[in-house]
Amino acid sequence: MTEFFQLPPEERAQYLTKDHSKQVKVFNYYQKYEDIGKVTMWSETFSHPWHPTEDFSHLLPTNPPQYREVFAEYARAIGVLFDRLLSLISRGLGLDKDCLKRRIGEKPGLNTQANYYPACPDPELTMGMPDHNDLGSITVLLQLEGVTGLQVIKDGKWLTVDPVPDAFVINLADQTQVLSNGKFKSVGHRAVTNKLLPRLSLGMFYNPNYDTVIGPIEDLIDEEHPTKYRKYGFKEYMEEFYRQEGKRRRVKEAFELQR
Ligand SMILES: O=C(O)CCC(=O)C(=O)O
Ligand SMILES: [Fe+2]
Repeated sequence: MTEFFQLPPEERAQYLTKDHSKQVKVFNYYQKYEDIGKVTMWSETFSHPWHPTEDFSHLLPTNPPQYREVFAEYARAIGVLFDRLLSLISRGLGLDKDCLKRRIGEKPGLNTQANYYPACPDPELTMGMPDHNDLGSITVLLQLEGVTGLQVIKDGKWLTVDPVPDAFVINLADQTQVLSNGKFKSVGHRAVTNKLLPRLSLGMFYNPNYDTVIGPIEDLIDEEHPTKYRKYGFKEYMEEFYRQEGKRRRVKEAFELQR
């Protein structure tokens, strides 16, 4: 991935688009975000599916020449890791080990996003990626070693998550919060820019498909834990996501039940 972002910009420009529906795409967080102050986005993102390989691998770059092969191997290994993580999280909720995977459903939306943040002479004026929550189930994030940038918010404070060699960061995302009826929290996070070094991160996402209905798992609901979210189709969730474009999104909040 590092080599992909070292290619001349003209080479990557063939993938540049603002069309969300493209499978393989390069884009920038070019939008002005209203509520994070006077900062400019400072990143370039390359995104495409990671499974099932045969559906999209012919669209992936042929430069760097080893890209398709190396990516396919990585995706296979991360697929195994996702299965393990989803079953551990299910068991952590006191559920059957297949429960979360089953609820996220058939034909999940499996996408990857590589984020490249060039070194920035004045990091105060820029943001790599604005404050957000991932919207799927969980995210497996790999950070380039030796360059900090990722921060998570806890009790209103930003905490830096330094890269640990040979380790992934696992983000709990919105659908896990809803399915767990709020027992597990989706993490708010952002990426800041670095004055001296370019940074790269690679996220692998595991989302429901548009037809899947999501809502708190019935076994987690009782008198003491009344249902916190209404049921929705994931398509509706994504429509709400796009509706909130350009500001700090609060997507799952739109599906909270008032009491
Ligand atoms: O660059 C990072 O560490 C954050 C990336 C991220 O949050 C994302 O791709 O959703
Ligand atoms: Fe994220």
